Amino acid sequence: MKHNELQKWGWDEWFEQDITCGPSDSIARVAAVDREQFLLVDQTGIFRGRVAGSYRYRHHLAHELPCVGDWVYVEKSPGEEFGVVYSILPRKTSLRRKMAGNAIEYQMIAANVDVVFIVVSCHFDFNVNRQERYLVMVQDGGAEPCLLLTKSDLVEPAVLAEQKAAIRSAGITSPIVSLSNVTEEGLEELQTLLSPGRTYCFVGSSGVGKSTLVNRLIGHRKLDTGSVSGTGEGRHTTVRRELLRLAEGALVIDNPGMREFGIIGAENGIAQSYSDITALSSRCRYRDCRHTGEPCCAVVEAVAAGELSQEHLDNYLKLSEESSFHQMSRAEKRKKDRDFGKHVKSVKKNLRR
Ligand SMILES: Nc1nc2c(ncn2[C@@H]2O[C@H](COP(=O)(O)OP(=O)(O)OP(=O)(O)O)[C@@H](O)[C@H]2O)c(=O)[nH]1
Ligand SMILES: [Zn+2]
Repeated sequence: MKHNELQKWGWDEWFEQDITCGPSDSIARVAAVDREQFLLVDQTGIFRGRVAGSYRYRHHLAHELPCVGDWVYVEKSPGEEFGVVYSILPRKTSLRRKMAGNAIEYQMIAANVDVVFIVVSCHFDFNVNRQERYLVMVQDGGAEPCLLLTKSDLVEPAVLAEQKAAIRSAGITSPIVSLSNVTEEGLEELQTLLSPGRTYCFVGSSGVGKSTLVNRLIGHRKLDTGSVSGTGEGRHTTVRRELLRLAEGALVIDNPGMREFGIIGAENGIAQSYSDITALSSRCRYRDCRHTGEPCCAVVEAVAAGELSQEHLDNYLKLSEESSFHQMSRAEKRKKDRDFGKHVKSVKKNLRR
């Protein structure tokens, strides 16, 4: 692997295979974004950056701009305060939301997250439908989901066991860890899931205990540790760093977007969370059967025979309705990904004299 020195910030073979730059190009990871300004990290440390004007000129969609977790090509002249970002490396995974009323644009919440912890409280927040929605979004972006049931100190063990059973009977197969920030039960188990050089984040509704958990993982350091102050473009700003490195080497992305992570179109994710239904549909009479009353529908028959829960099917139908709405944008995106390599080359040729 060529960029070993970046491994501590999450670099791996996957990024290596897409590399289109020469040995003199420098690569950094985005640690935070604040409007026009970026915090970047590489083997030399943390520094500020901004996107090259020519890149902005060519990229108008929100998700085409770098977000926290992205790997970027950057040029930094000696003695310069700012690095100039002139392109983004392909994303391994995306955590993103549809923009309201916009078919082709996404709001990126984070890029290149390996594992997303879906945090739900087993006390007030427990709701399997909502968990399924989160799962679909996470899997659609390519990351691995893991469910965290927090505040286990507030319910009886029997209730907790029932909740876990409810998750499994909804067909959810992701790992589940229950934990309490009060009794510390389950925290060790969570620690064992965190590997050095892998990137993690925590999503979930307000009040489920995400901040408490993240603060604990980073060892009670204040969350703004590592921010860099300085004067840029005539403004004096402090940017809070969102990509953090734990003592054991695991990387955690923590930003306000994790709280707003709602539902978006997600065909791939649906296929994974509802693999039982997708498997059955191959036996429906019509290839494009929507399982809403068509004749000889294997899915509806399975529900009638008690082999599939009606609730699970209802959730599936609700989600696929929402996401078929966004199909066009996914096709668009796939094409974009294919063109990306060619594109990087041409952009760079134009940029460098
Ligand atoms: N009983 C109990 N309370 C907890 C636990 N974890 C967190 N809390 C409490 O729950 C409340 C919300 O916790 P936060 O960590 O702020 O939750 P959050 O998910 O970050 O919420 P937002 O910042 O609004 O997104 C706080 O009063 C915490 O002290 C737990 O394991 N058990
Ligand atoms: Zn069918």
